[in-house]
Amino acid sequence: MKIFNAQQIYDADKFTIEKQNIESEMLMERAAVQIFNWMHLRMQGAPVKVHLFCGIGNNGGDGIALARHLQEHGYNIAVHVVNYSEKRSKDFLINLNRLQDRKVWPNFLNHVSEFPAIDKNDVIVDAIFGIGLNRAPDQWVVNLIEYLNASSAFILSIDLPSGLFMETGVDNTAGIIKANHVLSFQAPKLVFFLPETGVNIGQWEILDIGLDMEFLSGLPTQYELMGKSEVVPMYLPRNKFSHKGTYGHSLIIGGSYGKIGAVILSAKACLKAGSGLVTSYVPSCGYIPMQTSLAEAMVVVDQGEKELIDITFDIVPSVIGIGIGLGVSETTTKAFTAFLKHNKSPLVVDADALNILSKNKSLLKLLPADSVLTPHPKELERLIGPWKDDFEKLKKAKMFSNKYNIVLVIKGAHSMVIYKGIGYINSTGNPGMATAGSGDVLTGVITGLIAQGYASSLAAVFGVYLHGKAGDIAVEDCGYEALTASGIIECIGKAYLDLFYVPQPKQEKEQEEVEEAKS
Ligand SMILES: NC(=O)C1=CN([C@@H]2O[C@H](COP(=O)(O)OP(=O)(O)OC[C@H]3O[C@@H](n4cnc5c(N)ncnc54)[C@H](O)[C@@H]3O)[C@@H](O)[C@H]2O)[C@H](O)CC1
Ligand SMILES: [K+]
Repeated sequence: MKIFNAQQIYDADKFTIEKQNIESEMLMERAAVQIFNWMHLRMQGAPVKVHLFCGIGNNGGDGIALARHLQEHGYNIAVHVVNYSEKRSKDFLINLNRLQDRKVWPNFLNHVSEFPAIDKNDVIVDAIFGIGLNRAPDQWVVNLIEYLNASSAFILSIDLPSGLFMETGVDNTAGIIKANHVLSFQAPKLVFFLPETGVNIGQWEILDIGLDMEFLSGLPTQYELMGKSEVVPMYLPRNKFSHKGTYGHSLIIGGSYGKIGAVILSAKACLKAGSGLVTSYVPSCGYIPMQTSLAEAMVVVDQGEKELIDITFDIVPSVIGIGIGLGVSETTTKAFTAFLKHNKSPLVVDADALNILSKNKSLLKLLPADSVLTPHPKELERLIGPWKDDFEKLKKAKMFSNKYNIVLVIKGAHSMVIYKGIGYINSTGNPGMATAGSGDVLTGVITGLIAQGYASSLAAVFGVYLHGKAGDIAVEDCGYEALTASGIIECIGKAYLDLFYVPQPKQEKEQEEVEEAKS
């Protein structure tokens, strides 16, 4: 699913208005009706107090139009206009008049107003700012936002939580609504998925307000949300006459004394992702643990007993995953440097291999084109330097990926794959996956996909999706706390199966259950 910037949404509005020959307030009306339907379905006329806090732009206009529908259906509403500017939008005014025609008189708030009392059982509709916020709100509006956040009432934000910018970070996080639920128009917004701003969003849903789909799908975007429908076309089906050689030979290089487990996890995940053959390359202390815990993998040992000292082997792997459990000693750094100088295989680079690269930036140019790098935020910072906010982080990450011609996987709650200037945002995964070895599993999965013939950028996007889905499936049986890296590996197969699982329509399922009960 494409993620648009604010200008693209305004352009789509304009195009849609012309093509459908409608007035702009019609789009606002569609937005308000959709939100009303969403609320009405859940509230079923309950006499709960609904406070609507409406700005004076079109986001506020959505709130004012929603207030009319709620009032017409007998809801207990209080409308507060957050009068932060005199420049009221045309469609806001049209809807304000319509509301006043129905004898609903909003409470106009300004910098001297006392804020209305709010009970924790009330519902707040946040329609203060939408995608048009272009400077920090005035202090009294920040105070209001803090007041609403502190109320403990359920907050439903229209389009996005007020106070978030579409394309820059926020200096004063106190001025951002903490939304329990966000109803966003047509497509999710980038800020929903970034760690600094995503914390303001409990859940989000998309409402279709009928913007022209052809126009939207023709827009080039810098970000895409990768769900099942985006990744299924990447899947490479297996051929009946294939053999294990068809699906490549992965080499997992890593491990040091006390960290052989990381290589075991990675090699296991690589096999489970479908690599035809897997060999691990470890210091000699890793020989017995590898052989006893993973019968399917071959093992080649380094001359070093406790760490890698000279990475040489006589196999020709299709792809190499390197860095897990490696350590960053001087000896291993030398071995890794020498390896990079003669290596010809595609690479997936993780963990300590990333740390060695960060300390020796001149090595970056030795990476083969389209290598995959999988840093977590700290490793990323060591690679690209610190950033002021998530937007600057993404800018720097894109520059880094372009400069070295690599695929960058930024790991996190919504891992993002950066490739050729585009950010592919993952939609799977859960907080249970913040556990030891989870990253080693991801490296194994991506390596295993490249071995099978997936282009490295696709392997990264598809691998991150499968890894997250495996975690989502695993967590259903064990809960967040008990999820382990091995638990994720166990569900890689189910994550593949889920790609082609089509949920049965509810009615059909109910009918089947009735018939079963009868028989
Ligand atoms: N296609 C759609 O998604 C539609 C969305 N709709 C809704 O419209 C808003 C966007 O409306 P807009 O008027 O452009 O912006 P805002 O409501 O966010 O209003 C801000 C308004 O105020 C000015 N401004 C910006 N920052 C500040 C500030 N700190 N202090 C004071 N004033 C400020 C700015 O110039 C704007 O004029 C979108 O989010 C949806 O909710 C439409 O209803 C239908 C189509
Ligand atoms: K809002």
